[in-house]
Amino acid sequence: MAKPVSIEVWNPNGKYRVVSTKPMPGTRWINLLIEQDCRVEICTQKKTILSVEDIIALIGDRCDGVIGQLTEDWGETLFSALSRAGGKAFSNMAVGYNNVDVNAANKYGVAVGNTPGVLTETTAELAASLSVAAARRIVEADEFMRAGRYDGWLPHLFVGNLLKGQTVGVIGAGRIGSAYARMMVEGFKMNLIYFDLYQATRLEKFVTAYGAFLKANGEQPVTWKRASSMDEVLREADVISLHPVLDKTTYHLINKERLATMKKEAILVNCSRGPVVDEVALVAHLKENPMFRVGLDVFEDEPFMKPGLANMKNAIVVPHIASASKWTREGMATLAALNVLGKIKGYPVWSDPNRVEPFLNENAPPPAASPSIVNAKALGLAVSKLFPLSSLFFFRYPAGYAGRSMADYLLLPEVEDPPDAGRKSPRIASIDVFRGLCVFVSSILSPSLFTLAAAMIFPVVRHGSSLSVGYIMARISVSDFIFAGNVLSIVS
Ligand SMILES: NC(=O)c1ccc[n+]([C@@H]2O[C@H](COP(=O)([O-])OP(=O)(O)OC[C@H]3O[C@@H](n4cnc5c(N)ncnc54)[C@H](O)[C@@H]3O)[C@@H](O)[C@H]2O)c1
Ligand SMILES: O=C(O)[C@H](O)CO
Repeated sequence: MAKPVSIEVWNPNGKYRVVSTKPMPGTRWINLLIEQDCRVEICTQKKTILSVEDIIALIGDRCDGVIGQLTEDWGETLFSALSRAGGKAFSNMAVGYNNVDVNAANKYGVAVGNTPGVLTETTAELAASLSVAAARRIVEADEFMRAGRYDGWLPHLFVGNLLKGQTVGVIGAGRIGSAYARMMVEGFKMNLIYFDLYQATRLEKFVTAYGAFLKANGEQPVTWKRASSMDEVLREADVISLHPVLDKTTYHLINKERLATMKKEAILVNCSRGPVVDEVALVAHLKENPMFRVGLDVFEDEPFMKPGLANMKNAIVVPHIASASKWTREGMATLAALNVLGKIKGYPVWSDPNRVEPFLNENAPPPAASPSIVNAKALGLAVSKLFPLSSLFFFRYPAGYAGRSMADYLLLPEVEDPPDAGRKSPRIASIDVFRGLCVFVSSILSPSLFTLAAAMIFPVVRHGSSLSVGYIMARISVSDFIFAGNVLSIVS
């Protein structure tokens, strides 16, 4: 019999019992659950990593859903315990879910949620920080200063690497890898080489456009290359950042042999998962190559480091804090709670886990959907087919060349647009009337007539009445095919 664990209870008379294995940042997630008749129980045990037994005790005899952490081992034992207690929903408060046995969850019909998108920029920022800190030896210099060893400026004191003009290598150019690449390319004018199983088209377009912008301003343009193998990235890049998921294919992706192919003065950053790097081999490599540097946020045997790593001057180590910004952590808590709530309430699964902004708007109720359920397909869960109206306002398109969608005109900042696609002089060279017509037709067929009205009216409002309907249609981007896709999926 597992020993009891200490808990804090909110809304004791709530109909649905939701357990969180940790206190999580913010209160919005608690309020959202309470408003929907949930009794929320938060484990307050003073123990960083809960054991399987602790969690079984938390689940108890009746539990509708659990919000868990990446430090916990969610396998057969916990999913069967949750299922016995009547629970059908679990969410990690993390985007990575390598701690979850999804097959076991499938076996017990438990939906598994994760929290993509909300930590993309925050995590990329830490990877960028580690890259710069390693290149400019910031941590070593800080220690030197605090030790009272600074006795005057010297030509050779803490000389590091200039990033400008060097090559940044990204392995795993998904959400975070692409955001990191953009930061390094735009911020430090580095050239990009990346390896991913899929083409990062949007990223490529970004670098192309930025290169053109630099060239037009008389500067050396940046370039990009999609490598055909990971080894090509390792051989060519000066700074390499790892951003793949952790699975069988990425375990010990960086090993002794691969380290040996990297430049002697290269920088390696890991903000993905510890086991992506063979840490024993890494320590040996750091010892043999004092000019090789690493920035690590994650470790193979977290929370422990392999022997010798802590003593290496050429390693910067931080305790898995890449997603640790207030906005992100509160957003992760919200998404995790809404994943669980959505399943309990029988809501569909959100159609695009890369576009979770509508769930994070504190001034509006979240859509009635689970933001991201990784085994939705395996469980045959319904996916929200129609864009709820609110999503239109948040929906961003990879536009910038063929034009922008009305959603861009309405609310969205120019965060991810190619730098040469300013609002005042949009490039509409690649006008595609057929695509525009698709949107037109889908808008008419769609119950959301608002789409059409907004597409017609708002650009005019923003840009003056001289715009013709044809011009507006042309400016609606290729991604608006999604609308047509929606209509087709409804009809079929
Ligand atoms: N350190 C942290 O605090 C922190 C924070 C957020 C995410 N993460 C980790 O980062 C990972 C990536 O997050 P994301 O949101 O960018 O996910 P993502 O799914 O958008 O990106 C992962 C990318 O890795 C690629 N990939 C998969 N296998 C590969 C392989 N064998 N070789 C090369 N590329 C491969 C995928 O194609 C995908 O593009 C998460 O799974 C998580 O483990 C860590
Ligand atoms: O996978 C994740 O979300 C991170 O590791 C949390 O910081």
